[in-house]
Amino acid sequence: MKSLSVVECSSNEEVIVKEPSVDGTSRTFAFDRVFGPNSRQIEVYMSVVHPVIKEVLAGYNCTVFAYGQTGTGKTFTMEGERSNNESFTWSNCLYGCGSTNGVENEQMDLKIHLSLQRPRRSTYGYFGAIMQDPLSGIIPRTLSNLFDEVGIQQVEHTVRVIFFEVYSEEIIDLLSSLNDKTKIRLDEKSTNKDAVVVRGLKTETVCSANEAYAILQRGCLKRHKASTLLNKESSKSHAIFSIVVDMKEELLEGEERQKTGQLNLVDLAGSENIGQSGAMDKKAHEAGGINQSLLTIGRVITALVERKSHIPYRYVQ
Ligand SMILES: Nc1ncnc2c1ncn2[C@@H]1O[C@H](COP(=O)(O)OP(=O)(O)OP(=O)(O)O)[C@@H](O)[C@H]1O
Repeated sequence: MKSLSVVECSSNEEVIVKEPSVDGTSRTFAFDRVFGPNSRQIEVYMSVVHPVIKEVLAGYNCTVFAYGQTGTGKTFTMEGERSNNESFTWSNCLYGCGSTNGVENEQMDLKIHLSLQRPRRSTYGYFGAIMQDPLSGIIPRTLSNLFDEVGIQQVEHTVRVIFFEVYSEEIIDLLSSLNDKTKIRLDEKSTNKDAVVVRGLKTETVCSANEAYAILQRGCLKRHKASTLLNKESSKSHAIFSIVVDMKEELLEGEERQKTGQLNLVDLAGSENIGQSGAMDKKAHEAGGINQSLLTIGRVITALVERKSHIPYRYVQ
């Protein structure tokens, strides 16, 4: 069926939405950055997340969310996929290297050089196979970039990862052993004015991007997913992959300072029009819960941005 596109990305910062039913009517929305339908994973990564790595290594806590309607590509953007092309098989690609600066990296998706030498050092580090696979999403790219960056800066560091999901109001540790869906409840003590702390999650210390990626994949297998009319593998939970970097900084005169940066990479469940997704009974109830929690997170973000004295972390049903 031929469908009409009602959305036009008129620039990098503007989207025009046309109303096909009303002749000539259109509305323009402004954004910090717009990625059109032909945008590639690497463009999204370089523009949105690459600048954040610097902040994390300076000891800040940062969060990147994927938020949107079901089937619009949140999981594709955050996790990405793996190319079938053998050139991108990571085990073959451990020594893969490509062009070495931001501009040239735009070309890297298309042109891959495999070499048995170690990747070349560059402005942004050693872009390995993870960066070169055009389908790699934000999380693998972040891991690759982060390990490159600590290597270049020669910072003494420890990297830990945590991976959990929020499904039907429960927190499930995705890193506990495969068949054991460890449920963790948030208690009053876990919430303070500035942050919600989830206690008792398994933390894995990782020494390389590949090791961390294997953990990501293991956790993804445990995520709650279901097939709907709009997405055959629709995520039914909000997933949070956190990377914690402990660093030791050498100061002048032999002094040392510890600092910790954290990056939370969040793939939210999609909002769903129950009529369109075909959800019924338990699935309809589940979709209602997801919509409610997305509404709540929107309210929390608005309250934080407006610096309200009360942040509605807890909603009353
Ligand atoms: N930019 C893209 N290029 C190619 N395929 C894409 C792209 N974005 C999404 N897809 C494909 O569209 C389908 C739905 O994407 P995805 O599962 O990422 O959506 P989602 O927003 O996470 O959905 P949900 O909220 O239901 O979990 C997947 O098969 C994915 O491979």
